[in-house]
Amino acid sequence: MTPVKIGLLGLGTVGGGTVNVLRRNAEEICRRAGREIIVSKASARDLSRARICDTSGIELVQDPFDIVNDPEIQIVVELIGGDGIARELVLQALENGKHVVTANKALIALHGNSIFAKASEKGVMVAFEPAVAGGIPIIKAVREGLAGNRIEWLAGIINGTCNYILTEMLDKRRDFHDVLQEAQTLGYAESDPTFDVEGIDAAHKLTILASIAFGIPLQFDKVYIEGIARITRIDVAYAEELGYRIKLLGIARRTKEGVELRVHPTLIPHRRLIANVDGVMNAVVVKGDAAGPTLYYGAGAGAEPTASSVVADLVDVVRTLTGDPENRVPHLAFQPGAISAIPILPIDAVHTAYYLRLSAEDRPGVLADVTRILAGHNISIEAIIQKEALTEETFVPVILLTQQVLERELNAAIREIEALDCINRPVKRIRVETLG
Ligand SMILES: NC(=O)c1ccc[n+]([C@@H]2O[C@H](COP(=O)([O-])OP(=O)(O)OC[C@H]3O[C@@H](n4cnc5c(N)ncnc54)[C@H](O)[C@@H]3O)[C@@H](O)[C@H]2O)c1
Ligand SMILES: N[C@@H](CCO)C(=O)O
Ligand code: NA
Repeated sequence: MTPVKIGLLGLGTVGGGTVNVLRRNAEEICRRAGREIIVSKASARDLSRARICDTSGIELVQDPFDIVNDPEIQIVVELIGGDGIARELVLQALENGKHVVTANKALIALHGNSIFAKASEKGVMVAFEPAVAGGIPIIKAVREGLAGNRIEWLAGIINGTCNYILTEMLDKRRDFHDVLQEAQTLGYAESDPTFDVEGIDAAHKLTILASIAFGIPLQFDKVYIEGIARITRIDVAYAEELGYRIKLLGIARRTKEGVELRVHPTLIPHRRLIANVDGVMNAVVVKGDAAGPTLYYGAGAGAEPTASSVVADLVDVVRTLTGDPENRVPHLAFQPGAISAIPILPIDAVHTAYYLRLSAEDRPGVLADVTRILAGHNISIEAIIQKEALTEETFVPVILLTQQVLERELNAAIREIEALDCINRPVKRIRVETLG
């Protein structure tokens, strides 16, 4: 099948990340989409600026209208930002019958209604998964996964820059402005970072989430917005003392009187999972009447996490170009002819860490015997606890945490340990996963 040609408007943080992900995972993406996706053109204001991606094979242009007016380009990916030229470009791309993928939450929040109307008129798609919560597939989760629910409320940390600032202020007692500058260097912040710290970016995203959750029009101007610029390290410390953490939350809640739409700093009890979502990470809790509360967590900003959502939308669009309409999404996500028989490993081929509990005779040299056996199988020890013998006991519990090791090796070591005279019970083993 001929590749699908796409054009990127903007080749900055997200644009560069998108090129990298499309290239690195080209084969896997093709097996899912059913067609190869190639970036044939990309625009940037300053073509001499250093990029985070290799642009070989991509025609670089300064005028983004070159791309939206190029008849070869089937999908336009808008990664410029703002609601100025980006809006003109998106509307022109739609007018030209092209599908659009955009990460631009400001554009969708402020002009989504007219953009979607144009897309419907032209029979093309506008996909915007990267616009909300970066790499978290929250749009698909709310729009599709929770389609059977009456959604009661949703609340989330949906601005990575603010979360990064609040985390650094709390954990490292750092100054607000230093951390904001770092977030800009890391490519998290908007081109105008007041959009982040004043809560405007989070409000753009909340506007979109509320529309797809409650079936209401996009109405950014109705959102209550309060940012974090007035949060001091003193507030952060006092909140901690009270058992709370301060987070910038976006909250959309359906009530008998109407819908609450608000973005503001919020004290959240430490015991709540979302209070422990730190750094640039985002998290959204959605409460549906059938599913109850469901939590979505992941990187809310950054080149490749956001690019992950850009590419997910591209695969969605390409599937409509090629897939049999009744079978838009292959049952097992990959095209039927593209399922690969990657071998499933037996449990003894697994690499993990272990908790081991031994019952060992309380006499000198026992630990040396055990550690010698483990060392003989290249098993490093992370930690050891040796309990004192109770009065009449001659065998005591010895607890070990190992580092990562092949289960087959550990099995051999356990057999040798259990054969020692100083061990009087089978070794208890529990696998350890840090899930980092
Ligand atoms: N950075 C992130 O982590 C992230 C995450 C989610 C969504 N987004 C959104 O993605 C979009 C792009 O963000 P980014 O971080 O990649 O921005 P960026 O500043 O790194 O890149 C913007 C690109 O657009 C080009 N550009 C800017 N203004 C232009 C103009 N007037 N005409 C032509 N080209 C222009 C720039 O040259 C650059 O190549 C924004 O809408 C942003 O809100 C960013
Ligand atoms: N500036 C945004 C980028 C991701 O939308 C943030 O910090 O969350
Ligand atoms: Na997303």
